[in-house]
Amino acid sequence: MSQSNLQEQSSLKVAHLETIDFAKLLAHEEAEVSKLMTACTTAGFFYVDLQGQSGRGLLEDEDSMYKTMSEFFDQPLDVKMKEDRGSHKHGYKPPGVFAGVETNSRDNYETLKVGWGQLRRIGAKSPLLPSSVKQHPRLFDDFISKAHLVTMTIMHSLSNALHADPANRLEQHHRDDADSNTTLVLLRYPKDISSSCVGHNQHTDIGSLTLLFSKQWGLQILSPETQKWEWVAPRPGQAIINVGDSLRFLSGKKLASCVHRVVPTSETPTEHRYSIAYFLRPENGIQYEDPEGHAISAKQWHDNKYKTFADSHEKQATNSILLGGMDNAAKAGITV
Ligand SMILES: O=C(O)CCC(=O)C(=O)O
Ligand SMILES: [Fe+2]
Repeated sequence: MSQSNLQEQSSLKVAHLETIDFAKLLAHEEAEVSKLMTACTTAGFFYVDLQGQSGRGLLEDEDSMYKTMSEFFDQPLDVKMKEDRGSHKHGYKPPGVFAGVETNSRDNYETLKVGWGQLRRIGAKSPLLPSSVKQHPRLFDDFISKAHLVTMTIMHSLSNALHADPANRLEQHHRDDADSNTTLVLLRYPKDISSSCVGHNQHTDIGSLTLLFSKQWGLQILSPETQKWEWVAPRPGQAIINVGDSLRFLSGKKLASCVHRVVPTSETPTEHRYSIAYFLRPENGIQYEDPEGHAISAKQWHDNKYKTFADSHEKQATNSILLGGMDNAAKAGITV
């Protein structure tokens, strides 16, 4: 990003987002559930405070995960490429595979992915899982189970708030024994290495809920109120949660997903940026209506969206896949 662009970015506002206390949700406190519902029907982006007894373990694991991530990402590219599984659910992806944040740029982040189903059913010995998982089986197992508990607790609270009938509770679309694309993704944005690879392009998330950790700046949301970019401040003891396309579609578009992106900051030339995303996604076989009103399975939406991530900006602008229809929702003033 050019110097003038960086300056323009630094004048943007910091987003005011709700903070939901995970311990209060676990205790089914009604006031907290209604705060959660407000957050999910407006911005679709909020903080979850994990400092209580039930969330603290995840914060400790977060710190261990950053160590494991730097061990892995510090290796030479040819070593990391041995972990490329040609899959969006498992293994390594180098920078540059997807469109970047600036027009005609490619992305500037590398990822290491761990599929939830694979880890749960087969365990660390699965040949699809990266070798880091085999080296730290306990850490990955603990992190994923705790992240799953946090996201499924939110799904439970949202089903209550939506007064879903028993067969249509959100948990029924996220059953443990069904196939899904739920994945843990470890991301590193390398210190600026090339001007053609910049940040993480604007998008909405594919799945149901994203639980996101980062201690560094860079994340921005497109405010549904002002249609301006705002910074999402990293906060100690808290993670970010956002509603993805699938949950929005499953809720009959009552819940809002939110367009977001990652831009370079003044730290980018000298610091790698690390983030950890747990993508809770629905069962592959469920059907919902996409932004154009067509029936589509969750698996097909996932696959179409990943293809779109790789497209040029010009091609991305020709359909509603990248922004999950939220650009139209924003234009029409609809946030719920
Ligand atoms: O790295 C981040 O902070 C956000 C990443 C993100 O939005 C994604 O991977 O979907
Ligand atoms: Fe995202």
